[in-house]
Amino acid sequence: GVTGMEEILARVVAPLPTYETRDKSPPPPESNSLDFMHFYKSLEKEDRLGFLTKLSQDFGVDHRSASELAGKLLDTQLRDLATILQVEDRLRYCLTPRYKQLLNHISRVEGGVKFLVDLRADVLEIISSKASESPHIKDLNGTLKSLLSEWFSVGLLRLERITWQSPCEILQKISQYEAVHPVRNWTDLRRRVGPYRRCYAFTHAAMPGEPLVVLHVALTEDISDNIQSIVREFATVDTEEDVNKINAAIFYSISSTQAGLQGVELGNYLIKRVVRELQGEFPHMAQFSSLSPIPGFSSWLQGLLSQSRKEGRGSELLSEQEWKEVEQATDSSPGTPAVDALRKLVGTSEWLRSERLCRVLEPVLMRLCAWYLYGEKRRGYALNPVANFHLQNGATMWRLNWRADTSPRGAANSCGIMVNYRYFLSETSKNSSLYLQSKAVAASEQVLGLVSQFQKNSKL
Ligand SMILES: CC(C)(COP(=O)(O)OP(=O)(O)O)[C@@H](O)C(=O)NCCC(N)=O
Repeated sequence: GVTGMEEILARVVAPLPTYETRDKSPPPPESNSLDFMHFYKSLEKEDRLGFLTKLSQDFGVDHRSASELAGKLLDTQLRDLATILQVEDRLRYCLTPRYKQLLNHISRVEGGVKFLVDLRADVLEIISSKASESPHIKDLNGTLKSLLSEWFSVGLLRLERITWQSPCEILQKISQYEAVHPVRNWTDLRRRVGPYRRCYAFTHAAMPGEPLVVLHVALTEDISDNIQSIVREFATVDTEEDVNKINAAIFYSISSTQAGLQGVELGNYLIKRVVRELQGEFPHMAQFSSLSPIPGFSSWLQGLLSQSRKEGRGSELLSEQEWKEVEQATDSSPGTPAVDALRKLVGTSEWLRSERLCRVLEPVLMRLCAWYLYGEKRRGYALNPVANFHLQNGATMWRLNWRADTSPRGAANSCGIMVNYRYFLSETSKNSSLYLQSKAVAASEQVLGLVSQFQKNSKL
């Protein structure tokens, strides 16, 4: 209950030592950390919000003394630098939330880091579900993120290559965590770590046996334009790799496994680290690219079509000729507006099996998809989360691929289209800062051509 919460917090969240004794006070007993972890884990999910609100509100920064010290800094009498630096250091110390010490102490007990990763996952869920708008909860998230970013910095992570010889429990986790192209069975899993494949994960000493982020790579002659050839059901099981057939590395799946490490940029670091690893193994390799899904394109398209129908502007998205072909191809009843025929069509995946429909729809869907990836924004950045991820890393939006994923999921999510985000190694850091600072999207001639076709057709 509430008293239990207040009792445990008052007991285990040691007060901040005074500035003078800050380096001389002994750490509190380890039992404080263990009791806190045990108490938190025993809480019902719905009680955690209350507990974390109390922790962040009543055991955070002492705002009064912080504002007093800040006031001193504004005092223009304060002239000599030594005094100013002294006051600044006091202010810096006083801005340390009281609970930050507890988090530091928890990180030193067995399983403490994993506990804090999961604690941040709870805090992120509270924030994203808008269960609380408390600025203190946001502050707690900031403190946790900065601690975790230090502990999970690249230098402290270990790169592990996963092979068929890896321990079963790791292979099982790789299969369980695969978020992009679900692993069907042992044969499928074996293929993903076998010849012409690489699977890498970052691990951390504080969380043994836990792959933090997993990257799947296909080693190919050219940059892949479809996923079937990588994860298709029945593949000829090669026994070894012919180096002459390996010129490109295709990142076809990446997944982070710890919700609490969101924002720590592990995926970006893993891609860069794996590129270096592969350059070491294949010095002549010069092509590095993703083969990425386009989650959300189909639903965005449905929204666009229904909105344009309502505003009677549907005709702008397709040319007269194209509408006519859609009507003929769908032999829709004479009364149905063509835009409804098109909506119904892309709502299913049958059309992918019809040569005629594919011929009619390819130019239309490809330019709509190019606009969705390149033109649609959220707060200035790419609306599509996968595009945003690779563009932040400095990749170039390089090639849209028609009929790249003909699985039901591929058809339903993105009309079967996939995209290569290509990593031109000498351009990634420039592209990344241009994207992050001025929201400029690095795109190839093919993509820009499709975008301009969209703009010509729809005068949007
Ligand atoms: C794409 C991923 C790996 C990016 O993770 P990361 O680099 O750590 O970014 P962030 O979470 O630090 O913003 C992550 O967002 C993820 O696992 N997404 C779901 C699966 C996918 N590949 O879209």
